[in-house]
Amino acid sequence: MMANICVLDGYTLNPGDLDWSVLAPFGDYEVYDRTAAGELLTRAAASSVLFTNKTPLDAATLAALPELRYIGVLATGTNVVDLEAARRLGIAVTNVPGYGPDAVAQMAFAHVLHHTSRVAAHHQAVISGAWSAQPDFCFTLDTLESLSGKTLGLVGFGDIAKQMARIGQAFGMQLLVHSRSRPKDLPADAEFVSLDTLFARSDVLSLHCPLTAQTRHMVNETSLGLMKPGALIVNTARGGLVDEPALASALHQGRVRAAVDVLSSEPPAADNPLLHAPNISITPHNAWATQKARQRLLDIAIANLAAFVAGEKQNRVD
Ligand SMILES: NC(=O)C1=CN([C@@H]2O[C@H](COP(=O)(O)OP(=O)(O)OC[C@H]3O[C@@H](n4cnc5c(N)ncnc54)[C@H](O)[C@@H]3O)[C@@H](O)[C@H]2O)C=CC1
Ligand SMILES: O=C(O)C(=O)CO
Repeated sequence: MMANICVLDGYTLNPGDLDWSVLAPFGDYEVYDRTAAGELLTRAAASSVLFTNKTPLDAATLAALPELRYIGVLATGTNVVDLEAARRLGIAVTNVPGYGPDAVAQMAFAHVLHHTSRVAAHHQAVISGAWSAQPDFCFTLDTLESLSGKTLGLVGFGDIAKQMARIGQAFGMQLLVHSRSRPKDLPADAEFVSLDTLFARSDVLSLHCPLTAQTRHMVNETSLGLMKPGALIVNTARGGLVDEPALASALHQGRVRAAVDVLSSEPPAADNPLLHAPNISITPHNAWATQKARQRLLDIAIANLAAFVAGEKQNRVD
């Protein structure tokens, strides 16, 4: 099959250290670093194969692209595509699961340690002269916290949550899990609980489920009200899982702490309330972006397309 292939927003996957020519065996291809809404229909008009990472493909856009047969989402999360509309229009959609759960869980724990071990804050104090001015051989800015014995609550129990569980257990944390249904492979010493119980009992609550109509704003005024004082909410999943004004208000009141790699709109508006809240650490949606994980993502995306061309189904989400 000679496909006319268009990559709408290739830059974040491949800022220059991967090779797009792996698309060549499938047909003519064009790779755009990014595509604005107003440019999309012109660029994709003749394409039968589209790749998107975070460029939205809603029902109206899909209906306006009659040549389109296949959408490859260059990510695990598929919330940028209207899957129902794709199904209706007979457009195949694939995602890329499991390309970098180690990278995402590593970043989630980097955030956890940022709050509990305070490396950056102490480094800053030391280079500002605070250690040299001390009477003792050591000092701490405020209480340091052991992860051992704390409770790690996981929402979802897919690839990333499983890696979180392994790391959490290595730190000596107790595990609570809430997912759509009880996972068959729950570790023997993990407890499967309701969402309310997870919010109420977790010291560190980490979100690892997709953004759907059911999960949108699962962190809200009510669920935040269930949390222990000082509990840490970690979100490396999707910004839309969190009611951001409600979380900002809880942060300003000193009720909880937060660590996020994702926001409801990316890049965020300058007045996003979480950008100006205390007790939060924020990274710019780059938990996935180690070189190794990006290479695996591209490899799996190409294997997905090869399967489609061969008439097989691999990682189909439509
Ligand atoms: N920040 C980043 O760089 C990255 C973010 N992500 C996000 O993380 C999410 C999770 O990734 P993976 O673990 O690889 O996905 P996965 O598909 O392996 O696991 C998702 C889990 O969520 C559960 N789930 C689905 N609906 C639920 C609901 N309503 N309530 C509770 N649990 C529910 C599923 O049963 C499954 O256990 C992705 O959907 C994506 O949005 C993924 C990769 C990188
Ligand atoms: O894989 C994902 O879902 C990501 O968010 C990275 O783009």
